[in-house]
Amino acid sequence: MVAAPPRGCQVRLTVNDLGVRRGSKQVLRNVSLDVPDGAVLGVLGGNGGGKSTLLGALSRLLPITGSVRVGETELSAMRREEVARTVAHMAQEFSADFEMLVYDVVMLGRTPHAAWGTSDRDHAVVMACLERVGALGLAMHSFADLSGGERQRVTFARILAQDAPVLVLDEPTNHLDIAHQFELLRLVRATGRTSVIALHDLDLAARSCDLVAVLHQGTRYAYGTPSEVLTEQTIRTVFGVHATAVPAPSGAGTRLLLDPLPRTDSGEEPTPPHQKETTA
Ligand SMILES: Nc1ncnc2c1ncn2[C@@H]1O[C@H](COP(=O)(O)OP(=O)(O)OP(=O)(O)O)[C@@H](O)[C@H]1O
Repeated sequence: MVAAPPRGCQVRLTVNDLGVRRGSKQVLRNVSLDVPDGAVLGVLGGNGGGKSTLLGALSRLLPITGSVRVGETELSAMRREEVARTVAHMAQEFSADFEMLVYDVVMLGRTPHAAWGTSDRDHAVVMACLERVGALGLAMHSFADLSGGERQRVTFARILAQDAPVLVLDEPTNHLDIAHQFELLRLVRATGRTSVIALHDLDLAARSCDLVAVLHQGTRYAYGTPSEVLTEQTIRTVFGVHATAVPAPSGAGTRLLLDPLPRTDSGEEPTPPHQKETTA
């Protein structure tokens, strides 16, 4: 039996030469990443760039070629429950087409730890996680009746309740107002867990992540610190917009100002680069 890393500890995430095929399409190839203990990695890229696919591969939700290691352990060598105790995966949308109390939704996060029924500790963890995301008052509400942003925060509480050393979050700031976006990313960092987060907001990624990986045409186009990666050239090539880095008003770091590219001489709109997708 392969031992999963102890719960709550920080671990290094290593991805080597990852490839993922979905249907007839090779969605990702040759992706390598090295996320140190406790680092926050932002995954960026245009629509269809492969962000959700990468996150699914890191959570063993999709078949892969290459390897994903958590600490010294190959993810493919773990038993299913060990994967769930090691990697907490927050999908882009959590279906609300059923009646369930918020408390019970968060309790689902305890499933990988459950022996028989739920314990006092499970209850304490659920309440603490709801409190951390500012949703304690929603505990006895129906999940289906919540707003999109409230659902997102409750879903994040479920991920925290899973108590896994690696967090894999697919656009967790969807539906959140700007204050809650900052707060959620602050909470992620406060967990001290090794985290991989798909984001669309380049400036938020630059502010909140230690490392960023940019996916483009099925490969890792750029990887490094935000200031190394989020250059004017990369942003133009991958996202088809113009970026200007300006000093932050606080004096700490820079902010990205984004503008559409000017029309071409012929008056045509520039084609967003992800619509020129060539991956076969
Ligand atoms: N189940 C599937 N079967 C076949 N192809 C798929 C499947 N799911 C996704 N794809 C394709 O894989 C590619 C990458 O999709 P993915 O959802 O990973 O991109 P993304 O970067 O998360 O996109 P977005 O920013 O729009 O959420 C797309 O071309 C998509 O059409």
